[in-house]
Amino acid sequence: MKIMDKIYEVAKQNKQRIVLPEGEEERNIIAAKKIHDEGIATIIMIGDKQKIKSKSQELGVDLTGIDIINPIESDNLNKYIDEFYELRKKKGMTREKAEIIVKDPLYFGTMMVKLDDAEGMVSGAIHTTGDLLRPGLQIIKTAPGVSVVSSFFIMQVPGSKYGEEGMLLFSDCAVNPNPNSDQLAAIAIATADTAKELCNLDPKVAMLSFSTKGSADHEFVDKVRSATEKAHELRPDLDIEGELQLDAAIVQNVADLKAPGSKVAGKANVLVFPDLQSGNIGYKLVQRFANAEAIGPICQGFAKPINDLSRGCSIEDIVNVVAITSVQAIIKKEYRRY
Ligand SMILES: CC(C)(COP(=O)(O)OP(=O)(O)OC[C@H]1O[C@@H](n2cnc3c(N)ncnc32)[C@H](O)[C@@H]1OP(=O)(O)O)[C@@H](O)C(=O)NCCC(=O)NCCS
Ligand SMILES: CC(=O)OP(=O)(O)O
Repeated sequence: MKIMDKIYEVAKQNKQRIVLPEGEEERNIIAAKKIHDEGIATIIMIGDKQKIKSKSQELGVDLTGIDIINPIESDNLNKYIDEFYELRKKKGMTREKAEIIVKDPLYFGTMMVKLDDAEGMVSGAIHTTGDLLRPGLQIIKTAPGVSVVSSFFIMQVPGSKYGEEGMLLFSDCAVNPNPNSDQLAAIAIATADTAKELCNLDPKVAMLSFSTKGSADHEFVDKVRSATEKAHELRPDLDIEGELQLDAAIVQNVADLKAPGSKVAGKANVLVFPDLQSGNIGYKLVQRFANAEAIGPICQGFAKPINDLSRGCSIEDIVNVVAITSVQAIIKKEYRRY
C-alpha cells in the first residue's frame, strides 16, 4: 500500500480535530470541504465568518458542518490570552501585548492545540514558515526528550529506483538555518524515528556532505562527521552513516567504490542535509527536475503536531498535510498511553 493511502486510512479511522488558521484563503476553503466530505479530519477554520461564507459561495463550496471561529468573537479568547501571557511573561510578555498577539489566527490556532481544543494545526499557504514556527516554538515547545524542532519532506520520485522504490525522507529542508553538530545529530535521529513510525520504513540514514568518508577536509565536513559520531553514541540501534556524498548515499555501485561495506551507502532512504541552504534547494531541485511529489514540510519534535505548507502548495498538498498531522497526533496519543 502506498504511504499516503495508509496515512489516509489511519486518519479516517480515528478522526482528529485540525485547525486551519488561514480559513479565508481559497485553497484552504476547497481543501476543508474535501477533508470534511472524505472524513479525513474534523476541520476548524479560523477567520471572519462572513468573509469565509461569501468566498465559499463564490467558489461554489458548501461549508455546512465545518466549524468557523473568529478569534475576536470566541468565548475562549480570554482563556487563551491568560494562558499565553502566563507562558511568555518570563520572556517579557505583558497582558496588553498578549491581547493583541492571541487574536492573530496563527497564535489563536496554536493556543487551541496547546489547550487541547484541537489535536493539530496546518498553515503556510499565505504565511511564511517562520510565521508558523514562532508561535509553535513559543507555545507548544519541544516534546519531552527532544532538543530541536526540525522538518522533513516525504519525497516520491516517479519511476525512480532510489530509496524505497522512489520514496525518501529529506531533512531538514525548512527549519534550522545552520544546525550545529549536536542539532544535526538530533535531526538525523528524529527523521529516522519518523521514517519508522510514520512511514513504516527501515531507516537507512545518510549524513550528506561534499565528502565521502574522508575524501575531503573542511570544517563543514567536520561538522557532519561529528554529528554522525554523536548520533551513533546516542542511538547505536540506528543505521546512520556519514559523511556521504549524495551519489554514494543512493547509488550502489558508487557506494561500492567510495564507502565499501557500508550498511547505508547505496541504500539510503533518509537524506540528512548539512544545513538549510542545501536542504531547501535540494528538495526543490528534486521536486521540479524529477517531477517528484514533495509532501511537507512536516515538522517533527513539537510536543503536539503543527505543520507548515509551502506558499506554492496545491489543494492536494493541504489535504495531505492535514492527514499526516492527524496521524502524528494519533501516534503521540498512542505513545502517551504506554
Ligand atoms: C525557526 C525560526 C523561525 C526561529 O525563529 P527565531 O526568530 O530565530 O526565533 P528565536 O531564536 O527568537 O527563538 C524563539 C524560541 O524558539 C526556540 N527555538 C528556535 N529554534 C528552535 C528549534 N529549531 N527547535 C526548538 N526550539 C527552537 C528558541 O530557543 C526560543 O525559545 P524561547 O523564546 O522560549 O526562549 C527561524 O530559525 C527561521 O526562520 N528558520 C527558517 C525558516 C525558513 O525560512 N525556512 C525556509 C522556507 S521553508
Ligand atoms: C518549504 C518552503 O520552502 O516553503 P516556501 O516555499 O513557502 O518558502
